[in-house]
Amino acid sequence: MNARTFVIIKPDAYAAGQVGNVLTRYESAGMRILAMDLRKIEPEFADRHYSEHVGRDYYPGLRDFMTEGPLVAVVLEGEDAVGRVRALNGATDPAKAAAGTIRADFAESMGRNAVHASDSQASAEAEIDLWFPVL
Ligand SMILES: Nc1ncnc2c1ncn2[C@@H]1O[C@@H]2COP(=O)(O)O[C@H]2[C@H]1O
Repeated sequence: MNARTFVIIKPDAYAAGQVGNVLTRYESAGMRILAMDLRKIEPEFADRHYSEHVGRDYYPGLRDFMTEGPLVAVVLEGEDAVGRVRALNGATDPAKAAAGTIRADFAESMGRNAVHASDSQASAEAEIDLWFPVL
């Protein structure tokens, strides 16, 4: 069944010039881009997106990272989009990500891990509402 998910191509992948390569992974897997925007976000917006992580010991570093430069916010649509995009991304920690996944190929650490994707259909819809209120 077709579904939507939300992805961020994070500031490390943008700075490394890997936006096109990351998008190609999704498109080659049958995902269609429904919306896309290059943005630089404020710390307060990072807090809203990562509300479940605010207060964790790693969060100040995560907030600094997500606000250090431009990122690309993307809404994708396709068959089982949430699950398929998470599989394409690979494990959160690139050291544990399977060969051929986006994080194995483009991420350097758990903190600077190239991409974010929604972890459930409910979080996808909430994240799409936050980042693209008009969709
Ligand atoms: N232990 C950790 N140390 C550093 N960053 C973390 C840790 N756990 C989670 N994160 C980051 O928090 C992010 C939350 O969702 P993401 O999929 O964007 O990717 C995660 C990681 O980048």
